[in-house]
Amino acid sequence: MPSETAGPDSPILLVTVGEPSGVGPDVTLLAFRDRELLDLPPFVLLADPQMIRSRATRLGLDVTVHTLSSLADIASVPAAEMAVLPLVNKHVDTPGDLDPANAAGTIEAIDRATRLVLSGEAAAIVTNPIDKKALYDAGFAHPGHTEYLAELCGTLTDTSLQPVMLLTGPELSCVPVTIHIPLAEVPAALSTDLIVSTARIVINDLRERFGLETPRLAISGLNPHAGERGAIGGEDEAVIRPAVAMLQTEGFDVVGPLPGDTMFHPEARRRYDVALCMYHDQALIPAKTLAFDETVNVTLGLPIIRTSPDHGTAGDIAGTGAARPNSFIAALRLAARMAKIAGETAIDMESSDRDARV
Ligand SMILES: NC(=O)C1=CN([C@@H]2O[C@H](COP(=O)(O)OP(=O)(O)OC[C@H]3O[C@@H](n4cnc5c(N)ncnc54)[C@H](O)[C@@H]3O)[C@@H](O)[C@H]2O)C=CC1
Ligand SMILES: NCC(=O)COP(=O)(O)O
Repeated sequence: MPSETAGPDSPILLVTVGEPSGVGPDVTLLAFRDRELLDLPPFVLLADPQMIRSRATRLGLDVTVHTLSSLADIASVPAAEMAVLPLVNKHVDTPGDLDPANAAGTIEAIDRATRLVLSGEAAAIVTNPIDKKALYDAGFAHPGHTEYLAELCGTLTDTSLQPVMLLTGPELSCVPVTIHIPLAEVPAALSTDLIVSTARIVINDLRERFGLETPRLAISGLNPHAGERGAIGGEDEAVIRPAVAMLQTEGFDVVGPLPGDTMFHPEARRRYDVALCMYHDQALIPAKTLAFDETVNVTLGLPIIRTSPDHGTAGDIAGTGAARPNSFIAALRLAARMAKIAGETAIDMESSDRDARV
């Protein structure tokens, strides 16, 4: 049954509320309303239940919020009700108006969801968008979820993690090698090692998390025409080409550096699975232009599964009913699919362990 609650046998997907003055609550409520029609996987929202009730009323949505006392109570939630794991920090419902008091709850939701997935109590996180500047002003010392999740997971597992941002949609999947840094800092931040380590993480996670055995990567140049053989900027030959060569030597299906302006047309896109781009907008402009409503942001390189809609907080339309939940729904579905693949891999490993012991 599509509307089943997440019981002990189905992987629990956690959704973080994101910036409460943005569209996170709206798209979550809209997805919940349409869950049966769309056959969506069940999920638990980490949010202030009162704020979610208020947003539902504002949007005219007939959604009953069920406040959980702990995640273990999920099996007792009636299928018609939306399970919300309450935050310690309260949120006010002021769509479109940032309130600094909301920052603590927004961070709390991400933090608690991460810990619940790491501990094995839940299978994956779908994060709603945060207003980055609002969190910076509250002392959040990370550029975005991507970097924060890597640091948190790294601290909790005592490992050093390189997070990789993947934008994946029906038309294009791409990765920015440098993420949330000013454009002027990109050339100095790029290195052959960074490109190689990013590509290795992408290839590994495409295999392990997406079940794609032989991923094909296209690596972009940095400068116009990929540097025109050194005449328009030196990074393409000095930094990117050696990375491509190193990855090819390792046996990976990698091409590049390709000129950024000609690697995204339909015929070019058929030649690779993921485009590795040198900076944020080189990757995200084509991804959002081709499929703003269906593209999903996934963090690779983590010990947990994290997906997110590709859009931001959209404060201009929050609470109005204009937000489309499509990218959130795609993120929810992808998280469920990745959790299923992870579950199957775990079962495989358990059986091979058993075989080895026999
Ligand atoms: N994963 C995350 O936490 C992300 C957070 N952001 C944050 O979001 C804030 C706003 O960023 P913007 O650049 O303005 O991008 P945005 O995606 O919030 O909005 C851009 C335009 O798209 C529209 N839009 C966005 N989502 C929509 C939806 N679901 N349905 C219909 N229309 C939608 C908005 O109304 C706006 O006109 C920033 O603070 C940024 O840091 C941005 C991207 C991702
Ligand atoms: N533009 C993409 C974006 O900002 C996503 O950031 P993150 O919060 O997922 O790290």
